[in-house]
Amino acid sequence: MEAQRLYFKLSSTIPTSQIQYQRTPFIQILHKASTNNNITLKGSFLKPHVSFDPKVLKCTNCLQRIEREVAIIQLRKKKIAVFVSGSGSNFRSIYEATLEGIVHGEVAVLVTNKDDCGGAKYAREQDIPVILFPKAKNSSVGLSEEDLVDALRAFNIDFILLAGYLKLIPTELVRAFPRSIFNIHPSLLPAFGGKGYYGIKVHKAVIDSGARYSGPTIHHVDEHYDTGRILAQGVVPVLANDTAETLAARVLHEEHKLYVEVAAALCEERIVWREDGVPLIRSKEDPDHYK
Ligand SMILES: Nc1nc2c(c(=O)[nH]1)N[C@@H](CN(C=O)c1ccc(C(=O)N[C@@H](CCC(=O)O)C(=O)O)cc1)CN2
Ligand SMILES: NCC(=O)N[C@@H]1O[C@H](COP(=O)([O-])[O-])[C@@H](O)[C@H]1O
Repeated sequence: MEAQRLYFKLSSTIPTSQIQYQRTPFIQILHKASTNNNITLKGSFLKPHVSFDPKVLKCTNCLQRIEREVAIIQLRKKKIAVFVSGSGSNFRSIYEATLEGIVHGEVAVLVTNKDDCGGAKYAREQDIPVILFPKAKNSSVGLSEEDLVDALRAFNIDFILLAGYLKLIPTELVRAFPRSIFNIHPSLLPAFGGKGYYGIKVHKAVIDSGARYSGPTIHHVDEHYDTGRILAQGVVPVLANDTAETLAARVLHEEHKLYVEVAAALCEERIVWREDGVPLIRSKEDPDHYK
């Protein structure tokens, strides 16, 4: 019988001791991590050889979950370019999520306008290629717009994620990667966005305004600063005794979670564009639910 190969990934909710399978030469564990006597398995099993204790798989929609996981594993891993100008904590969150398999993609290249910034240093430590764009003033080092597009094509980039990048993305790049460039901004756009609104300046403006809520916005990147359609937002309270620094830290924590969620959705092809041009995230758990 031509056995049907079943590829799947089991989440770590099933204690190791309760998974029984016959050891056969056909079982190839692609990835195994055991923590606290639980196990996360990515593996290819020959269906007839795998038998689970029916009492263990109590998950009512287990098959649907495995089918969704199988579908993700069978997708080609997406290639991501991240653009930074500063410490790169969002970049690190996304990169670490790719290593953990939370984001089904890889950070193929880092682009920065500041060769010595924290994000560039971290990228070099991880052997991620670093591109300087745009060229520094009065310097021949760095790429032109045309060369940058060519370089990103050469890396087979699927998505470009701006994460604290402080230069205007040129129209040539926006048009070369339609519906593929996204940015995270540390306020609830359209409030407190646009030219001059970046970094701690955003949080100072939020506090000065008396706003009671703030939070990160991830939006599509068009030719202008912060005017692209909104894809996702998070909300945090602005406290009466907040400083720009305390608010920045609270928003940044929310940014890290939100950008990983968006990167995962992008790499799983769960972004859907509404007729009016607004991008939506299709729920992983319920494909009929969008947000
Ligand atoms: N085409 C686009 N490019 C960029 C966008 C965008 O939405 N469309 N987002 C920015 C990120 N950003 C806000 O999220 C932002 C970054 C920088 C500025 C700004 O005023 N920059 C200063 C220069 C700052 C410096 O060089 O230190 C300026 O242009 O005068 C506003 C918003 C990334 N690119
Ligand atoms: N308008 C753009 C802007 O202000 N972006 C903000 O720069 C910070 C970069 O932090 P990171 O380098 O640690 O990711 C983030 O808070 C991001 O929202």
